[in-house]
Amino acid sequence: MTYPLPHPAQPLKIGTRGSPLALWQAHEVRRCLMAAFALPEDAFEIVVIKVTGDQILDKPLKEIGGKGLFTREIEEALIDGGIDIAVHSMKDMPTVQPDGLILDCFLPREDVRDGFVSPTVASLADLPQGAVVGSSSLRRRAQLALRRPDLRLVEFRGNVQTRMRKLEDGVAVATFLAMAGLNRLGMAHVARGAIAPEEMLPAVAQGAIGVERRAADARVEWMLAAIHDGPTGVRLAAERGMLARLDGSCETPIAGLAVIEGNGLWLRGEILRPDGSESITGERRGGVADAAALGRDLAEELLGRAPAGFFSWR
Ligand SMILES: NCc1[nH]cc(CCC(=O)O)c1CC(=O)O
Repeated sequence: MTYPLPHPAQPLKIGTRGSPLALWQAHEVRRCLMAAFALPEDAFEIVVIKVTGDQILDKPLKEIGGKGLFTREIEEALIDGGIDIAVHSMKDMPTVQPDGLILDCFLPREDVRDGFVSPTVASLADLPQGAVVGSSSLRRRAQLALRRPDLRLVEFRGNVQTRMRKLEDGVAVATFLAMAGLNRLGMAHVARGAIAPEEMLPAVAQGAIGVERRAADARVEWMLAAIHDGPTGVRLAAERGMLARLDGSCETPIAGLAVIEGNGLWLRGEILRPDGSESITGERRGGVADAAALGRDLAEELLGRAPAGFFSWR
């Protein structure tokens, strides 16, 4: 089955947030579709949508609350037909989509690791006793507090430029940013180095771009199938299968990473108390065909090993 392709008079509308990274990702999806279907740039229109999470910058995310802080308005536009596809950082996506929407197209995954960013300190291990570190990520804060209880953590929000300025102003001596975002923006040099997953297990789906569509739009389904990366899909199925069973949200300190080894899948997971006083880790190996089940299975194990009261968010 083939369908009429978009053209300049009737462009395919690509919805995105307005941050530099989000815009880069939307342009990347356009580049992939242009290449797959030999289409000109103006067969696509990039539509920037304002989202709640980007408009409130003075509060920690967990205080603004609610799932889908960075996605709600974009998904509404997709349902209403104001846009035809929506581009997301998969790390920020809930495991369940609204009725009528499907999220099953992923571009090849970037570097999954966190980057260590500091104007003065060479690496995580070189942070002096009691150093002030900035992060607004509950996961990174909990992982740091666990390994380095001496460090002082301060909230750090905003885009890369804002965070770099805060470091220069001495608000903190170091912070963490996903290598994926830095690489995409050509800013890898601001990181002193990437942190091995053994030292800081990344967020579920870190480094992956997803494209969401209307379930009823068969033409878009057909077009997105041409740019979907299978291995990334399998890895995310395992990680997000775990996340779904853990009832995770962006308020939850959960880490997870699946890698493909030969024709198998290796999944690692970690759940933490938000104050970093305890962490439970586990791993599973299995076939790529049962990726989501592997994730759910690991989640069951972690849940079973968590003492009463571990889940402060429940
Ligand atoms: N929560 C914000 C967010 N969502 C995705 C990325 C980075 C890019 C990615 O992981 O794909 C970031 C910023 C960061 O953690 O440094």
